[in-house]
Parts: sequence; structure tokens; C-alpha cells
Amino acid sequence: MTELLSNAEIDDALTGLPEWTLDNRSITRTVELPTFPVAIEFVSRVAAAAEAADHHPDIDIRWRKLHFTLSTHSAGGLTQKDVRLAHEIDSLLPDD
Ligand SMILES: C[C@H](O)[C@H](O)[C@H]1CNC2=NC(N)=NC(=O)C2=N1
Repeated sequence: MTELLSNAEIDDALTGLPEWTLDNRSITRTVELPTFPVAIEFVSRVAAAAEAADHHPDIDIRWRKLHFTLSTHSAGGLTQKDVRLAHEIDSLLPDD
């Protein structure tokens, strides 16, 4: 099983993920895309990346605003898989 990150490892990881917020045992990010179709297209790209990694975000969709919550359910908290997925989500965001 993937190991839970220590508090120091979480702090370290978050310095490289400035748009992400620690929320108890998960990290979250809200993004707002220009339109609903663009937001859904982005969700689709994240879904493909998540499926390839076999690691899946919780996604709340409100019109063109998306709220991502990452944690490793099987470990009960944050692991390197969440850090990797957060970076992947950041890298998939379309340019403004
Ligand atoms: C069998 C498979 O590896 C697991 O069910 C995966 C799938 N995606 C997952 N995603 C997340 N976020 N946490 C998990 O523990 C998890 N487990």
C-alpha cells in the first residue's frame, strides 16, 4: 500500500503546489474555466489522466467552476499519488 506522507513531506509538496490547500486529510483546488463546455472538456482530460494513473480525484462541478479534492482513500490520507495527480491537474489546465 502507498505510504501516508508525513507533515513535513506534505509541507514540502505544497510549496510546489501553490494553488492547492490542505484540508484535513486531503488537498483541494478550485478552478474556474471560461465556459461550461471548456470546464467539462478539462474534466474529461483529468479523467483520462486519473484512469491512466489508477488514482481518482473527487470532482465537484458547478457550472464552469470545478472543485478538486485529492486523497488516497485506501491509505486514509495524503500520499505521493495525490501530489503527482495535483501536478498533473495543474499541467492540464488550459492557458488563460
Ligand atoms: C483497485 C484500485 O487501485 C483502487 O480502487 C484505487 C482506484 N482509485 C483510487 N483513487 C483514490 N483517490 N484513492 C484510492 O484509494 C484509489 N484506489
